[in-house]
Amino acid sequence: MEILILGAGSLGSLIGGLLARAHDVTLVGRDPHVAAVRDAGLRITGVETLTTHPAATTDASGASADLALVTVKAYDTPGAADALATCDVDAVCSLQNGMGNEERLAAGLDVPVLAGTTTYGARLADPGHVEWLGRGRVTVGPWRPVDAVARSERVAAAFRAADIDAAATTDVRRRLWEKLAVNAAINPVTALARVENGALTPPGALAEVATAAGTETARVARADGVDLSTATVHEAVEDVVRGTARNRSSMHQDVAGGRRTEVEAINGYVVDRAAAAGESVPVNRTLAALIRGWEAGAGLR
Ligand SMILES: NC(=O)C1=CN([C@@H]2O[C@H](COP(=O)(O)OP(=O)(O)OC[C@H]3O[C@@H](n4cnc5c(N)ncnc54)[C@H](O)[C@@H]3O)[C@@H](O)[C@H]2O)C=CC1
Ligand SMILES: CC(C)(CO)C(=O)C(=O)O
Repeated sequence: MEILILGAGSLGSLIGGLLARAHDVTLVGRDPHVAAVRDAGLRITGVETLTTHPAATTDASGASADLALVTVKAYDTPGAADALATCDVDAVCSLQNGMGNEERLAAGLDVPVLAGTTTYGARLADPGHVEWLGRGRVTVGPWRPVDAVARSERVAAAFRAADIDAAATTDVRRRLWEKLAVNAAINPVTALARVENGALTPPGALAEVATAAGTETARVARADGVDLSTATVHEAVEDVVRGTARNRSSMHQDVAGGRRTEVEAINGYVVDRAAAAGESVPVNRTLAALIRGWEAGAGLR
């Protein structure tokens, strides 16, 4: 299969580098990382140590592929959609966190759109070198009924052919909302408190704030027509807090690094959907305001 990775940063480089074991992969990213990969290949360390040799470019225009995986930060999805509009791809699949990415891709492209979640962990350590922080799973499904379940099966099979644990699902929206609830609960609380994920282990005030944000998100999901129980969200948050206890969430890493966060696609999305549904989400509203205030103070918005 010919696969384009649109956004070869941390996650895209890891997934693309692993997929290159079984497929024709082209990383689309930025220099100096792209130049380093072109020069010496992509070095993967951590869970496994290997070097693979995907193609790499800073310009996707005119590229053709069976599948494009979108792995840019949520705020860069419009630019990624514009770049993909110049390409000839048979399907697009987002592996991003946050919500709204699939809508933006579907609005800008006339190809089937798949949605994916992943619990793989990655960090771009140096140009040409990505750290594989944690083995996980990829779940993919059709974003709209027209996007065809069979295609999701083919994409999941392509991941498995490269020894990536992957499965197709028909309820990807519920899975996206469940991941959103986990991110809405963990990311802003750990970023603002500057703590590792494990600091949200109950009992404690931080755990209570995270739980409240997750509870609100589950309620908004149900108002959006998604069958997501509060108990399921609480269990998912506790599982992730336990399983990634020593990790810093991506939002914590962004704040610590002085970088823009994905708050608009996470807590901001919950606030927006709540307003549309007439639901009150004071904890998500407060967390979003605090992160936005930090971004504004840092000159990032
Ligand atoms: N890093 C991780 O372990 C995980 C990340 N995610 C999600 O995956 C997404 C990506 O996250 P990361 O890889 O950590 O971010 P990142 O910032 O490391 O990588 C994104 C890359 O895309 C590039 N980019 C942006 N627009 C582009 C364009 N138009 N053309 C080419 N390159 C472009 C950026 O320069 C950057 O290098 C986010 O939504 C994140 O929440 C989800 C699970 C795990
Ligand atoms: C699941 C979690 C919270 C793990 O850190 C994550 O996805 C992130 O950091 O964005």
